[in-house]
Amino acid sequence: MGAIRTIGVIGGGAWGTALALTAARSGSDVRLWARDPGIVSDIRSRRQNSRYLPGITFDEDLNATTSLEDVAGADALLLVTPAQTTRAMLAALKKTGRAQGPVVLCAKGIEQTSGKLLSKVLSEELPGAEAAVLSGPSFADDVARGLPTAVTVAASSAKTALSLCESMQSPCFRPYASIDILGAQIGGALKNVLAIACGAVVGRKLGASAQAALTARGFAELSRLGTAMGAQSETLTGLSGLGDLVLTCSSSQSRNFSFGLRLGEGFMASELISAGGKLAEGAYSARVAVKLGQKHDIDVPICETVARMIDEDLSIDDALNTLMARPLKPESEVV
Ligand SMILES: NC(=O)C1=CN([C@@H]2O[C@H](COP(=O)(O)OP(=O)(O)OC[C@H]3O[C@@H](n4cnc5c(N)ncnc54)[C@H](OP(=O)(O)O)[C@@H]3O)[C@@H](O)[C@H]2O)C=CC1
Ligand SMILES: O=C(CO)COP(=O)(O)O
Repeated sequence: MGAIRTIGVIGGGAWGTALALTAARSGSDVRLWARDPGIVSDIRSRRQNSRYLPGITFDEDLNATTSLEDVAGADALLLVTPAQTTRAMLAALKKTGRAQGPVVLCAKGIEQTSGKLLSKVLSEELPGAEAAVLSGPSFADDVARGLPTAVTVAASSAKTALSLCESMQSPCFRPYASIDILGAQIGGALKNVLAIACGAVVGRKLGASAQAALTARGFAELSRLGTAMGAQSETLTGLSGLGDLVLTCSSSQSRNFSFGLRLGEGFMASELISAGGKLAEGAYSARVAVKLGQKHDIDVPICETVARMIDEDLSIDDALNTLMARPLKPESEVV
């Protein structure tokens, strides 16, 4: 893989726009695809994405388009639409016949219908395309504003990971290269589920001690399942695992945490979901995480409880009782 000069970003939401800005700041030639002509025109004429990044005017002139053909032939593609749209977007990309470079998966989720990681979906829809993953503690708003951020960029080969890092890095954005695409995906998907649990604890005003306990026990779940699925422990304790878990479990800037906050305040998941609102990927990943736990014989009680809050409208008080009533057990396998 040679130097990456052109980057195509697919997805005109908060994260797609923030990553397009990041690549532009790095000096890469960027094209941003959004399906909504209104967003494209907002970006081109006002240097804003006022729907998804309100209040931010960009210094950079982004080349936005509604034509997938215009972005598909770039040296590398960042796929930044919600996880459940990945397969359809890849099929649309394939149709252009132009995709050639690595595809960087930036969504944090697992395909709900199949339980497959997005790299597997990529290998099925665009066989031959090199998979990469960008993940880590990084709110789109912070990144778009140029606040300092560090992420993991994993690819199947170290060479590709390093080339991608070079094409994205800037004084305010520091990517770390990795070859663990599995671990980077698992951390990003599971932390969203665990953040819903933490938000619920805060919404119910259960205290900072409970929030810290849940974050630590959540990390134990993420580590156990991640390890069983083949992730490297350094990835799980790194930016895309523990780093993102800590961020998302502690900030109401997170949409997953905020979704949980509302559950803790007494709203039912079915009410929140039918009202629409901001994307909370964890709501789609919770049940899938439980199924993966069963498949790998790993206990994931917090994910299970979040899945029940979402699928069965289990209340926060019943959720808490379920978790606290579990039989005592050693904190780790070494006891
Ligand atoms: N926001 C953040 O801070 C971060 C987000 N991520 C991850 O990035 C992914 C995207 O999140 P984010 O950008 O924030 O989400 P947003 O809700 O801000 O934007 C979603 C974007 O995807 C588009 N979209 C939705 N459905 C489809 C579809 N079927 N086909 C094509 N485009 C579609 C939307 O288009 P339209 O407006 O037309 O509906 C919109 O442009 C998520 O997996 C998230 O977890 C990762 C790190 C940080
Ligand atoms: O992944 C994120 C930060 O790293 C964004 O989290 P939310 O999707 O919960 O807003």
